[in-house]
Amino acid sequence: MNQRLDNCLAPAKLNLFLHVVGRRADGYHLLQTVFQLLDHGDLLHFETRADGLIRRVTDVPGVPESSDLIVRAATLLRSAAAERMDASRLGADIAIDKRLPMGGGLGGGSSDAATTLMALNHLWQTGFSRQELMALGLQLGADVPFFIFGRNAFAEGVGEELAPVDTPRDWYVVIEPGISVPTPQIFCSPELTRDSKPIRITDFPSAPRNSAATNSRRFGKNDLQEVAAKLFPQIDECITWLGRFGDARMTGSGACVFCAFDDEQQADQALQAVRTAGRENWKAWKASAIERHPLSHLLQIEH
Ligand SMILES: C[C@](O)(CO)[C@H](O)COP(=O)(O)OP(=O)(O)OC[C@H]1O[C@@H](n2ccc(N)nc2=O)[C@H](O)[C@@H]1O
Ligand SMILES: Nc1ncnc2c1ncn2[C@@H]1O[C@H](COP(=O)(O)OP(=O)(O)OP(=O)(O)O)[C@@H](O)[C@H]1O
Repeated sequence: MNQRLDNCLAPAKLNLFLHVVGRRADGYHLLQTVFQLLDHGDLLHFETRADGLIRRVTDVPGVPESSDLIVRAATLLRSAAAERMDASRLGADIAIDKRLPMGGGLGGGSSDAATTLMALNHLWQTGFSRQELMALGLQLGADVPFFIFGRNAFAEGVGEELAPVDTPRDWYVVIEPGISVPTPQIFCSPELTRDSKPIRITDFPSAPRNSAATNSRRFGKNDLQEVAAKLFPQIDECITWLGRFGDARMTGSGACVFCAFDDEQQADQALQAVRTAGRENWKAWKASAIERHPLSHLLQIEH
């Protein structure tokens, strides 16, 4: 019988800071960042099929079905499983409520891929461990292993070396400036800072709320922000605007900009102000920090 798993969240992430500390021989950049999970994201719905077909049953404008990271993740999982079992009949219909913008720096595509790997590993009973799924996920994108890791993390390498980190239970207001930033364009800029001084994980003020929360908000910077804001003045405008409420920053390679708040009420006030700012292209929302990925329990093997 077909099995279902509905309303699976593919949460957004924020990069609370992002330092570029070097470059690999293959051109990829070495980063240091803290990834923060949010309680807002895409929603995915899975139903298994016994005929070996993997289908995305929702249209996603701009992303053909075969190149969608959801379909690529499902196909990759089945290929890996085929080395251990007869996987030829493993199939699924996957529907998605796409809420995260593409090229937003919120990791939407990567999170969709991670949710797909975790949900189908469970439904298909393919039995991969968290570590194995993270290794598979890395083939799809640099941020995928983080979402499977399932906890807020200090990340190094290209984002695949992960260590758990405590972060404040802040609320965030996020502005989508209405543009999509191509990640490679930011990384290939000659003006990009590539030699930030490496930090140690213990340098990050990972403290519970009300103690070092303010410090952790102001810790480090996003090295990609200067380049992105120069190429896309809309980002600069959001940072200046949201900056009246605190230390507003860009996430990932942009375009989204965020600011942290102590509680939901303060976030609501800022959100109200953004919505009455009269910027037609902006879309703003609030979200709460979460500690764990909501699908983390589907994986048996813990860190
Ligand atoms: C900047 C971050 O958002 C931080 O979370 C991510 O590392 C970006 O991850 P992503 O969007 O999944 O990016 P990928 O699809 O892996 O890479 C897109 C392109 O960006 C450049 N790239 C990406 C990540 C990285 N550490 N160094 C790079 O130089 C490469 O040219 C790569 O071809
Ligand atoms: N399911 C998917 N959702 C979003 N984008 C997808 C998906 N599948 C493939 N893509 C492609 O991946 C590109 C990057 O989308 P994504 O939402 O991951 O960007 P992002 O938020 O900038 O990510 P990051 O923070 O990792 O840089 C899109 O422009 C799109 O072409």
